[in-house]
Amino acid sequence: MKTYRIAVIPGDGIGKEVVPAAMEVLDKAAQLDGRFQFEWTTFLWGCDYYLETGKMMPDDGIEILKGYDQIFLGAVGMPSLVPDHVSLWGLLIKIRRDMKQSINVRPAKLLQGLPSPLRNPNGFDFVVVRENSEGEYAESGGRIHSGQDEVAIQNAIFTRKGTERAMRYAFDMAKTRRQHVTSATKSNGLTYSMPFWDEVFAEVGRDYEDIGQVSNHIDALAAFLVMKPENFDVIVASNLFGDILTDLGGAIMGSIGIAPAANLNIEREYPSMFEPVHGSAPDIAGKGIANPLGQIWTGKMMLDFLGYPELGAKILDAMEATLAQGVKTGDLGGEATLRQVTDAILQQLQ
Ligand SMILES: NC(=O)C1=CN([C@@H]2O[C@H](COP(=O)(O)OP(=O)(O)OC[C@H]3O[C@@H](n4cnc5c(N)ncnc54)[C@H](O)[C@@H]3O)[C@@H](O)[C@H]2O)C=CC1
Ligand SMILES: CC(=O)C(=O)O
Ligand SMILES: [K+]
Ligand SMILES: [Mn+2]
Repeated sequence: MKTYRIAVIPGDGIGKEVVPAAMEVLDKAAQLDGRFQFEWTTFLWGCDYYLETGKMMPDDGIEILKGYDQIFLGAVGMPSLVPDHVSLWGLLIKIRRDMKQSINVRPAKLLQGLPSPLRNPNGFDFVVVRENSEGEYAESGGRIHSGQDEVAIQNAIFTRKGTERAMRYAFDMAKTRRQHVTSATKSNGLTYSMPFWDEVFAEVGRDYEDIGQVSNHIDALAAFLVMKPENFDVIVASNLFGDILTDLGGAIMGSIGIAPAANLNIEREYPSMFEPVHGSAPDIAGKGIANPLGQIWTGKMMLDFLGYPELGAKILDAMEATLAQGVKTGDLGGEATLRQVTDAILQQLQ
């Protein structure tokens, strides 16, 4: 039997609750399938570790993680005790960068059994391909002077390599879906980066003549996702735009607590990292009421990436059946606990 060695980083807040729940579901799926098993190794890195050691993970953390097949992470952040830029750049974003996880795939679709807050959701089903290695999230800039003279500079970095890579990934994905790519731009406001982004989109698009292609400014695109979400198939977006659009994707499904994500090393040279869209949700952490569906769906994306899409589909079916039964956490308007939702999904899988 094949064994997948997975590094588990529950992280902070509700990460510590939703990750074990998703591991139960993945173990159950593996057991029912019978071809493979998971061997989980948990690393208690995150803000508690930082408060003890002054670091978010040990100095050799990246080397340790390279020894695993994939990484399964919950969320990072304890903003009351550790500044967010310190905690996220010390763990989550460090792993994305050092492991060259250059593409962040974030689907959103209308789920059966879960009414969308939109009046006309029209069966929307789209995937955001978020550039995950550069863009607006760049450690380039600085702060100088103080008081009234204080200046902060944050540079955005767009390379041809990184931009083209994200766009080719989006077009290749569209070939397997509904043959359409929308590029999220803002070339009316950003005078260098986004005209460059648009040029690369047009250039790459020429290699994909059969795929529909259109550019939308990010402001209009955000509005279209609310008014006409069914018009979108694959959306390719820069790091920041993709970040924002995918919380919106979660919201129109019903809650950001169900939105999944995969940080992919597309060359498969290093582990990829599977981690949902939502954060550590300090407002509800430790109460056993967090929605585990985002983490579970993220686990389904890990199964897809490992080569078990039929099994992944069964997990999504079990999630939808559980929603249809009315077993929902508070963020979806229900009263079920995390434990009850997880048990219902395990039952449905069986
Ligand atoms: N990928 C990551 O690890 C991310 C980490 N963060 C960090 O998380 C911390 C909190 O950030 P926020 O901006 O509040 O975003 P958040 O995603 O943690 O929470 C936003 C709202 O959604 C709710 N929510 C999120 N996930 C939920 C779930 N599974 N079930 C039920 N409700 C859920 C929360 O209770 C909160 O009201 C910060 O430290 C932030 O930097 C934020 C986003 C992503
Ligand atoms: C940090 C964050 O919000 C994200 O990567 O989605
Ligand atoms: K997360
Ligand atoms: Mn985000």
